[in-house]
Amino acid sequence: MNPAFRLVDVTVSYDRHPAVHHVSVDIPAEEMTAIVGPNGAGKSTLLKALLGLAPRIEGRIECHAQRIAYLPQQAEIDRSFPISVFDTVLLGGWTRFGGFDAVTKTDLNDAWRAIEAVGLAGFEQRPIDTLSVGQFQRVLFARLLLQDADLVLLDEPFAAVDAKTVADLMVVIRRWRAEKRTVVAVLHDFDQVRREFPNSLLLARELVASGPTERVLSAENLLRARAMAEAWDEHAGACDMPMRLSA
Ligand SMILES: Nc1ncnc2c1ncn2[C@@H]1O[C@H](COP(=O)(O)OP(=O)(O)OP(=O)(O)O)[C@@H](O)[C@H]1O
Repeated sequence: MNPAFRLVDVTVSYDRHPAVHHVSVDIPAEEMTAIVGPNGAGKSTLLKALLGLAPRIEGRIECHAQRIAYLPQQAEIDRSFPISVFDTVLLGGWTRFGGFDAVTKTDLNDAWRAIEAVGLAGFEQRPIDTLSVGQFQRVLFARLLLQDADLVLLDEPFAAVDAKTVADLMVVIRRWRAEKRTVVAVLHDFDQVRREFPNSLLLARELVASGPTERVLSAENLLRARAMAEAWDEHAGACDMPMRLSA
C-alpha cells in the first residue's frame, strides 16, 4: 500500500531559518501516527508543510490522500465571528454543497448527528464565543466529521482540554482509524501516544526516529531529542547540510 505521505529530504524554513531539517520519512496510510518532540521541535511546521501551508519547503512531499481535513491549534482560530455551533459544524461540509442556499436535508442531518457524536446535543444554537475550550474543541471535531476526509491532520487537539473531553474525542479518532482513515496528530502526552497511537515520528528539528511507537519513544531516543533541543539556542538557524531544490 502507498504511504499517506512520503517525505524526501524535506527542509522547511521561515525567513531562511530552517525549522525542520532534511526529513525523509513515510507516514503510513490507514494508521494513527503521532508527531512528538520537544517544544520548538518543528512539529506544527511539519504538519503545515504536509498541507503545503509552510512558507518555504525544499525537498519532496508526496501525498496519496484524496480529501484532507486539518485541525489547527485553537490559538490560531478566531472565535469572535458571530456564528452558532450548528452553522460552524455545517460549514465542514461546504466543499460538498458550496453555500448555505444549497444545503440539503442530508447535510443538515449529518450536522445534527456529528454534534450528537461529540456530546454537544443541546448546544446547537449557542454562539461559538460562549463555549469553553473543551466544548469548542468538540465543535471542531464535529466539523471534521462533516468533512468526511480520508486523511485527518490534528495539531495539538488536546491542549488545555479536560480529561472527559479527551476521552470522548479519542472515541472519534479511534472510529476514524476503524473506518480506515489516516490520522496524523501532534501530541505532547507520551502516555497517551503509547496507549493510542501505534506509529510515531519523533522530531527535534531533524527526524530522531520513526516507526512503531514503543521503539520510537525509547529512553535513548527521548534523551537524544532532548539533547538536540538543548543545543538549539547555540546553533539557532544554522544548517550546514547541502540543500536540494524543490521538486
Ligand atoms: N510563522 C513563523 N515565523 C517564524 N518562525 C516560526 C514561525 N512558526 C514557527 N516558527 C519557528 O519554527 C520553529 C519550530 O516551531 P513549531 O511551532 O513548528 O514547533 P513545535 O514543535 O510545534 O513547538 P510547540 O510544541 O512549542 O508547539 C520555532 O523555532 C519557531 O519559533
